Amino acid sequence: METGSPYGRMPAIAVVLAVKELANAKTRLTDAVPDREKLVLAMFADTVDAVRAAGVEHVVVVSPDADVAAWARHHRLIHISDAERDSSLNAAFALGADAARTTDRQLVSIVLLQADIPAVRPAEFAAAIAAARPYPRAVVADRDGTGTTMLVRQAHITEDSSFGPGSAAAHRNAGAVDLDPLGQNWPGLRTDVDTLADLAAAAELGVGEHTSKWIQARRSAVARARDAS
Ligand SMILES: Nc1nc2c(ncn2[C@@H]2O[C@H](COP(=O)(O)OP(=O)(O)OP(=O)(O)O)[C@@H](O)[C@H]2O)c(=O)[nH]1
Ligand SMILES: C=C(OP(=O)(O)O)C(=O)O
Repeated sequence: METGSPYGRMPAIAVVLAVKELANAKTRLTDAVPDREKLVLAMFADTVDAVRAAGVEHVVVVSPDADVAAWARHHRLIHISDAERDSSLNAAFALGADAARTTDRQLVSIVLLQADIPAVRPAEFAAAIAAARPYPRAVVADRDGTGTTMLVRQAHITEDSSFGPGSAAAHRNAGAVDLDPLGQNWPGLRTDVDTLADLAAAAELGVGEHTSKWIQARRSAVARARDAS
């Protein structure tokens, strides 16, 4: 059957991503790069593109931001706003997971995925999903091993996630199996971008087309910022 993805379809999976109001996002990059908001949107777009290229049908985006919402609607994603709430990343993920359960009662797994992993490859994502399949909860840590880029849980699990500082250990303590404890696999999936060094690491791996265009257009400004840091 033609599925449009070499990885087949992932009908029983929903992926939830959360993005802050763009004006408040990636504040650690404020002095380091121009057009930070466009970078956040580009990294989000590349992350979504990889997930969809891996065959995921249900993508839920939780964001209070109008530009993120417009992008999500244009690409036929499910969009939920957490604008009027006392929000946090974990609350946003809980909201998105609820929406995913409502959308498809047959869901097997819900994937909470960071929206700032522009070097993730569809093949890495698909391999991590396959590796997670035997477990009720599974985690992929970020490249320094302390944070989480992906938490996969069986769809009926509704407990709060523990994203934030030290989240990889917190998710392991909550029963998630670490899918890559030595950090040997899936470098793109593990490289979330919060700093200029992260952006350089992602660029080295090869980022998706949106982030690549952003970098091309601002190459000299980014290089100057790197030299100054
Ligand atoms: N929808 C939503 N997304 C959030 C919220 N808090 C954080 N996020 C998103 O979750 C991811 C990680 O967030 P943080 O590490 O707290 O912040 P950041 O914007 O990445 O970076 P800094 O401002 O430099 O801390 C980013 O994709 C954020 O946009 C929230 O309250 N609501
Ligand atoms: C929220 C997290 O990461 P960061 O702050 O690096 O985006 C996390 O790793 O749980």
